[in-house]
Amino acid sequence: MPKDRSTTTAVSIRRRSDEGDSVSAAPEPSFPAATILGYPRIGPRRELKRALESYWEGATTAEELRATGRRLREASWRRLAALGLEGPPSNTFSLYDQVLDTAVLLGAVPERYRRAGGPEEVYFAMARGADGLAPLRMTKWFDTNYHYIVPEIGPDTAFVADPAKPVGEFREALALGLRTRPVLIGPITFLLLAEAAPDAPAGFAPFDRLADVLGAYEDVLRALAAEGAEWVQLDEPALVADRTPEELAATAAAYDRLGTLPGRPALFVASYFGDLGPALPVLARTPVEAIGVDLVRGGVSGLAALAGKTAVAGVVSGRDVWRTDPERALPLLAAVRKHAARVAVSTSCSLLHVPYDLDAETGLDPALRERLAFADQKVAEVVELARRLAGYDGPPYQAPPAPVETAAPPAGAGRSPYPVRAAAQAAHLRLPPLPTTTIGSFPQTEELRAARAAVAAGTLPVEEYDERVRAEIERVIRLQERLGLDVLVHGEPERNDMVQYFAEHLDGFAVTRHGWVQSYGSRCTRPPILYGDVRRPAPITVRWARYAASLTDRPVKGMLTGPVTIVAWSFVRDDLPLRDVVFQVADAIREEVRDLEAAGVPIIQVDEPALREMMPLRREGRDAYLAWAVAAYRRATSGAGDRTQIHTHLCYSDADQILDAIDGLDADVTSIESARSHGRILGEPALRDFPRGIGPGVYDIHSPRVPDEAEVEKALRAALEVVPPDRLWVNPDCGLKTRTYPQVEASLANIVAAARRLRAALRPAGG
Ligand SMILES: Nc1nc2c(c(=O)[nH]1)N[C@@H](CNc1ccc(C(=O)N[C@@H](CCC(=O)N[C@@H](CCC(=O)N[C@@H](CCC(=O)O)C(=O)O)C(=O)O)C(=O)O)cc1)CN2
Ligand code: MET
Ligand SMILES: [Zn+2]
Repeated sequence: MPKDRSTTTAVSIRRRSDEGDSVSAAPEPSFPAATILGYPRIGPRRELKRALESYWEGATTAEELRATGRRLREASWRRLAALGLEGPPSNTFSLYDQVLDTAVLLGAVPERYRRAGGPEEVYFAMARGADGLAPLRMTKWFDTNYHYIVPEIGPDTAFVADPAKPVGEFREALALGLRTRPVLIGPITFLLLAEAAPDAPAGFAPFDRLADVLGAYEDVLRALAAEGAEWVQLDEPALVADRTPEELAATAAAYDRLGTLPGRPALFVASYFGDLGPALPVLARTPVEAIGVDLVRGGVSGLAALAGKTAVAGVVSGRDVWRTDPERALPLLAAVRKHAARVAVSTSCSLLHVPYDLDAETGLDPALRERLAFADQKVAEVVELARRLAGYDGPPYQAPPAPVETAAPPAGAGRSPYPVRAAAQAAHLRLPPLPTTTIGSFPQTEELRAARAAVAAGTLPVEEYDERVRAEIERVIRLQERLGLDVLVHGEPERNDMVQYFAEHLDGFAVTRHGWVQSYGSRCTRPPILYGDVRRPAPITVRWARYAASLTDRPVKGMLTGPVTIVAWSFVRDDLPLRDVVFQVADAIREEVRDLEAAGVPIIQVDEPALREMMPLRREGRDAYLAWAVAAYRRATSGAGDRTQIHTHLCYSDADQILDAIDGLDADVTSIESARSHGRILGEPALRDFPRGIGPGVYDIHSPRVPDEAEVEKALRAALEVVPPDRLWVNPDCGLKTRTYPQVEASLANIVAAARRLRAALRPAGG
């Protein structure tokens, strides 16, 4: 697309380092007084989700998908402009994930995906797999419920810049009369989040390739400057975690190099999700013009290092839905202004993690609503704060008092030691070795989702909905009986989501209708709002568990979400220590466990997939967190008698980092994601000695791919090397709700067959 150069006069406006040398520096292009680090992209009514899923089904073309993307970007930029935001960010849109986009931008596409077809096919093959091609690994984005695709880098990865996406989006906005600030993941974070290619030699780390990747970044920066980009934002959230002296030195070298690139745009390095700590002075000594600091999570000490720089002060939280108190934000901003050359008001991180617009929520209690701000309200807040800061001369900033530490609540009365429980459970349950089970959810059908929506709209009576849920439970029970599973589940058909469902049945929570937040790809959640004291007014799951059990002679396990996960995946009140909130939820779950047990449910699974996610990003504070998180879990589960078997499930958790905590949960059986990390977890010494039941997931449920029997058997044989057969469970990686029934039937048939074959092989000859 040829473009008129006269619209990009700013190409010549160039800023370079402050060190006075003979070349007189061009003036720094002005940075907007108010900005945001990023904006949601799934669409206010999840338009992108719909477009993606219809493209994946083959119902629409790649061109139609691209057109939806263009419409959504245009709508977002117009919306931001209407809210008063100048110089908005661009390249914050993504068809799937911004880390995957960065890999493509830098040419880091593993060879095996290149033959998948056109650009969209290659891209989605990496994200979701394709015929015979497993997808790249997916894991949590820092301490959020967003998941990114893990780039694979080897010694031979050829970094070749392909700036088409950021350039194209910059041009789109320019055509609307908006000069945007392209946003890229920075080189340090990109490489630290990547993993070594499978064929890389031992000892190789993606970070070793920093010098090479910088060449590609230089090409991207040059291309953006040529388009007329005055500022480029480089996101470096990895710098808020503990970094080695070598990594910090490499950071300095990287930004010295990018900072001295001739003809470059002005550089804004954004940090978020915590305090830069020692990385702040390191960045400040490089020629980058602007540095973004998260002042919601990070402190103000050390901000003197910002002297001479533009400080982009993140005072409006991108991680919660509470309104910003200007009486706190303005003194803070004024304090930053004292240190820095200029200050811009910003969000603490991208607004990707909050819903679009509070105005779409008409059903909220007005008293609660008054305290809330979603993305658009937060945009208005940064604009308003910038306006007020200009003339602000109020009282000096005072750090808020440190929260008062209360004594940790007790974990609850203990159960007997594991061997005693295990014997009682074995006598009661009479399960074969290598028992087969699933993680809880079965496919959520269109019909059930539509029925739930109809109940909400008042067009379907609840009784009729309940009848459909019962029919679905019966279908799931019959299917599992037919497949020959040993421990059955009811399939969770009554749940819209494993967290929202509990929030809807607990006091102290509000839920939204349209408050969607992207979790990965096309998948979203509506995080509940935990605003008050949590209480369980009545049993939540008991009637469904009881109904499922009434349909079969086999054991049915009850299914609950753990207290840490319920809190991690909600927006949480900030007037109580997090630990105390988690314990309130733990008490509610404890009551539910007791009621399930009293109803005769012999096995109860309490999921904690977010256990690792909530862990502090820096080592400091991790032990304390894990101690109370584990105590809360035990409080939730320790009311059960010895004969009741407690299961837990963890996923996306890099479980190897928290094995001691998993052990501390003291669950009788732990199922854990392992397929997407290729069974690596089994090699862990602590797992080798794991003293209780364990079910390392034998296949990846996130891909439509059906595992064959031989591959499941191979995984089980590997597991049997380190786990005795009476403690090894056979199960998929995670719940099946995102799959279809044909995929689930085929996969489960294969895992049952593999388990039976191995079981037969274990039997003593002639037995
Ligand atoms: N909260 C949470 N976090 C999690 C997970 C999780 O299960 N829950 N799992 C891990 C992976 N993350 C995931 C996040 C979302 C989904 C997921 O499947 N989400 C569904 C939505 C689930 C939901 O809330 N469904 C509702 C609403 C469904 C809906 O779209 N309704 C329509 C109307 C229905 C119709 O007419 O078809 C509408 O509102 O427009 C329901 O079933 O009731 C989706 O994006 O498609 C899966 C995994 C980690 N984090
Ligand atoms: C993200 S963990 C999911 C656990 C839940 N029981 C399910 O099967 O869906
Ligand atoms: Zn899971």
